[in-house]
Amino acid sequence: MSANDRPPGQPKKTYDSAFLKACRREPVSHTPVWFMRQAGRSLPEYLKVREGIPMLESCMRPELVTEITLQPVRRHKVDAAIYFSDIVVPLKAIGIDLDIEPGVGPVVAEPIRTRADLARLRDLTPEDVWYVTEAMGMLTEELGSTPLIGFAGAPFTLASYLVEGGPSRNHEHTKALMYGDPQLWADLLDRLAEITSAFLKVQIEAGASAVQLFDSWVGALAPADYRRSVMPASTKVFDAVASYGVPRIHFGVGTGELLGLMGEAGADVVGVDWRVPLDEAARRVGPGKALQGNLDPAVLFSTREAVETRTREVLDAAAGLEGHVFNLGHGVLPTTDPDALTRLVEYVHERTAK
Ligand SMILES: Cc1c2[nH]c(c1CCC(=O)O)Cc1[nH]c(c(CCC(=O)O)c1C)Cc1[nH]c(c(CCC(=O)O)c1C)Cc1[nH]c(c(C)c1CCC(=O)O)C2
Repeated sequence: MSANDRPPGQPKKTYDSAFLKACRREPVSHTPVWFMRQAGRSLPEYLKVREGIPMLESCMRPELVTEITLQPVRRHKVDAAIYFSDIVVPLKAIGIDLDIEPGVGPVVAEPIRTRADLARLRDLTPEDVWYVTEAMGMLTEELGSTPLIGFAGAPFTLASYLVEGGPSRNHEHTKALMYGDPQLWADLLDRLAEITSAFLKVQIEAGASAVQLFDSWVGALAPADYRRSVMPASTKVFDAVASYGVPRIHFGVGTGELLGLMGEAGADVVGVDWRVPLDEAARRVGPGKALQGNLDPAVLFSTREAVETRTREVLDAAAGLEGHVFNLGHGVLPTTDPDALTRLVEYVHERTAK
């Protein structure tokens, strides 16, 4: 099946949404908008329902996940919902001892650095993530024609947390393994590709109408290393879900030099951070792909006028694209004024209405 045929189980009203049309590079009634991290600490209603519940535990409660995922759709009228979870959830689900520490991020009790450690990365089954299937079932009912985006961490970014044991500025242990033991590295990424593929399949079968593969930290690599040591695993993930025919989005931060390769890895839509204008990004990615992005999330802390000026610049740079999904260049920052986000959605919709 090609990405242009309606996948079985996908309702027509969702299939015909502006978001999915833009991903498929079809004409749209307006430029669709959603935000990475649209569900989260910028919303007072999020802080309220999360009170006293640790992050990972909240990801395993289907009713809570459903409520949190819907919050930004109700408030901002965004064109797509992103499933509320975290990239480390499938690793937790296969028994890796890890936690998400507030203000820090994922922390892994025993890092994975040797061949013996690989045995801890067992296959993921749908039963391991039963709460995802349950929450997505409720969500697709509630969302009606608004598409639900599923997601996973890409093999490199997951490996970075597992090998470092937590967030890292320089990824030195990860790179040491990649440069120093290419075979162990390839086997680690291949294992993660299998887990990630299984996790995305669960989400698509539960009703996700698009998936985003977050390779947030891969911008730390040179293109030659990306091609040799990362791309095969990311391609394996994209290939594993290709037959479903749902758009596959690929995003990373600081990936200006990698945009072409990230498209080549198998994405239908390439996410761009704020460092490369979208017209230049389109030249780097080449034809046959839509782009997603790319307002600097920090612009939302500026004046209303500056937000509008910068948004017009993004839309102008996107004018010649085959398909454009408006987003920020990275996630919503936790102290962003939610009203600024609501106004931004309205502004993009008004400016691009046909
Ligand atoms: C690198 C990465 C992680 N998690 C994720 C990525 C890739 C996206 C990116 O590049 O930002 C993915 C993610 N994590 C979360 C979402 C929710 C869905 C959405 O976008 O609305 C998504 C898509 C919720 C979350 N994931 C996390 C929070 C904050 C925890 C909380 O609210 O208590 C949320 C809402 C925790 C987390 N988890 C991670 C980090 C760096 C943090 C922040 C740590 C902190 O500053 O407290 C790892």
